[in-house]
Amino acid sequence: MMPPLLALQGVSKSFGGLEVITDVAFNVEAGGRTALIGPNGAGKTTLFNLISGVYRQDKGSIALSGEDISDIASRRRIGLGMARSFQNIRLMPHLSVTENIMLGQQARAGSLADMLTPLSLFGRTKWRREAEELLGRMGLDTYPGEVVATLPYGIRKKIEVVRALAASPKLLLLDEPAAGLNPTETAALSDFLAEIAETGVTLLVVEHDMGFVRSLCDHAVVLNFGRKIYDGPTGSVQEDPDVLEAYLGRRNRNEDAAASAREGIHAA
Ligand SMILES: Nc1ncnc2c1ncn2[C@@H]1O[C@H](COP(=O)(O)OP(=O)(O)OP(=O)(O)O)[C@@H](O)[C@H]1O
Repeated sequence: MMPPLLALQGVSKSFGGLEVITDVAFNVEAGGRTALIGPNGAGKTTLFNLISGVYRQDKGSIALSGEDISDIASRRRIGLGMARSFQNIRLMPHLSVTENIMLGQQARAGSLADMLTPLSLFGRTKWRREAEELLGRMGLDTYPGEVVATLPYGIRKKIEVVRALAASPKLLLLDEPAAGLNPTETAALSDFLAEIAETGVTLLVVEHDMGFVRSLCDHAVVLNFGRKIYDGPTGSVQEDPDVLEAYLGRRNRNEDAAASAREGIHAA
């Protein structure tokens, strides 16, 4: 049987003696669209940083396609098929759209020859053509020469995703992609990410907007105080008693309370 694309086992992490991730285990299957959700401070960003190698876990293991990557540096995880976007856009504002995508291509460069590619005119032309092709496939080819800083926020968010895609990942980690977007931009981003998923890229998304999560993701993992409290279909996450309690801080025993809790999760 194929191993899961991403597998976490017994992952724990402390900062200064305070454990913020406790014994977390879950799988992300290839081709899936998984949401990582939970109340503020639940540990979602920390877990993302552990998965992408920004932090090293104190206990447990993280495997990509069955290979233990626990000791592999963040940069090398990109070469193994993992890329991420950031909560705050990390594009180079004064470079053009195409140049930003080329930086994403550079991130995947594994060999010395790859790293030297942009130093030759031929290499630069090849990368530029690839970047422009990718922008075209993603419907963003109206902006290639424009400086990123001049573009609307919703477009910059998409470009941030395409920059991560330029590293040709199998697994794309997206940290609050819908944050700061209006409902129209959020719907457009959801469609955009669904198209990316259809090309075979597996998604793992940290997101607060439950409407966005429900429209995009089929699988949800919920964290609360650094522990996993739910791991299952997105469709039933809002009915789960542990999830309701996590968002409300108490267990709901009647319908009115459950309904208001669902709204609470919706608004979270
Ligand atoms: N580098 C750090 N040093 C110390 N404590 C940290 C560090 N990073 C995170 N924490 C703590 O870990 C806990 C989890 O934070 P984290 O940012 O992972 O939560 P989150 O679920 O992403 O929250 P939010 O939804 O608000 O972004 C918090 O109590 C936070 O203060």
